[in-house]
Amino acid sequence: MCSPPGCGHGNRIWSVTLSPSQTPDEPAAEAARQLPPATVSRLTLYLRTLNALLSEGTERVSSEALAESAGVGSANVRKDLSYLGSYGTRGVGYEVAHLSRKIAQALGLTHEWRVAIVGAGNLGRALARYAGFESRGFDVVALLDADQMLVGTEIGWLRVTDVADLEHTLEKTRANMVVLALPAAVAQSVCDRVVDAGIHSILSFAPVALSVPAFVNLRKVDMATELQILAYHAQRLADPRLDEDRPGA
Ligand SMILES: NC(=O)c1ccc[n+]([C@@H]2O[C@H](COP(=O)([O-])OP(=O)(O)OC[C@H]3O[C@@H](n4cnc5c(N)ncnc54)[C@H](O)[C@@H]3O)[C@@H](O)[C@H]2O)c1
Repeated sequence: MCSPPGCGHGNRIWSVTLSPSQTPDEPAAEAARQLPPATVSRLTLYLRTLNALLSEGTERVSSEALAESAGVGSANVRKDLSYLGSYGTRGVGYEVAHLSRKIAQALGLTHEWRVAIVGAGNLGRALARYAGFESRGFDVVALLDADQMLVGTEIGWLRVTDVADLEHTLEKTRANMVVLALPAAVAQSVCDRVVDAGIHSILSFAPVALSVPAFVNLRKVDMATELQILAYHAQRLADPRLDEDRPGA
């Protein structure tokens, strides 16, 4: 079982969404629904810093110190935090514990996130063994696969369950997030079952465009695309003449 604060990263999924079971009992939580995506990303950075400060016993932090540790401008910090209704005190800064709680709440991290990984191949197994999710508020509760050679085997502290029992497993483990670590060819059909089972937060590694209803938050991780973007920038750094050849450059 995981404890709340930590940070996670963050299309629509990382605009902050409260789970249906969560009561938006504070104005900050309601306001957080409207956060710009860039703010959501930066909040995760602030939270990481704040948690480090908390563990050191630091009680207050200035917007400048927060900005420096997160690698952003201090004006950004003040603007981002004002969305949460936090306006530090001039000369005193922000109270670390309070701000950490507010950000965790805005990011939905005070909610218990229970993650099921579908696909226990190379990627799914590596993710299931990764110990860093729990400290960031994500509890991996199930690992599923279709391969009967894998079903029943233990990976880390999880036993692989049969994807034929997907709906039952999701219900039994009270999973509320699903990671798809599946071949592209089966990803959509499994994704449909996950959605029909009531899961509204899905992270997909499958190299295929998935369609989901508007109320579902779907986030795709595509490392190959990221590498291609990196290669593009590396090429331009290595040869500035490429930019000179560009029309209008
Ligand atoms: N986005 C990224 O950065 C990134 C990086 C690596 C891999 N991938 C993608 O992630 C996916 C998994 O990669 P991998 O290396 O783990 O592949 P893999 O072949 O090792 O594992 C895939 C697993 O899915 C299982 N599977 C197949 N059909 C299934 C179904 N209907 N239900 C449940 N399980 C099923 C297989 O039995 C297998 O264990 C692939 O689509 C791959 O292209 C993405």
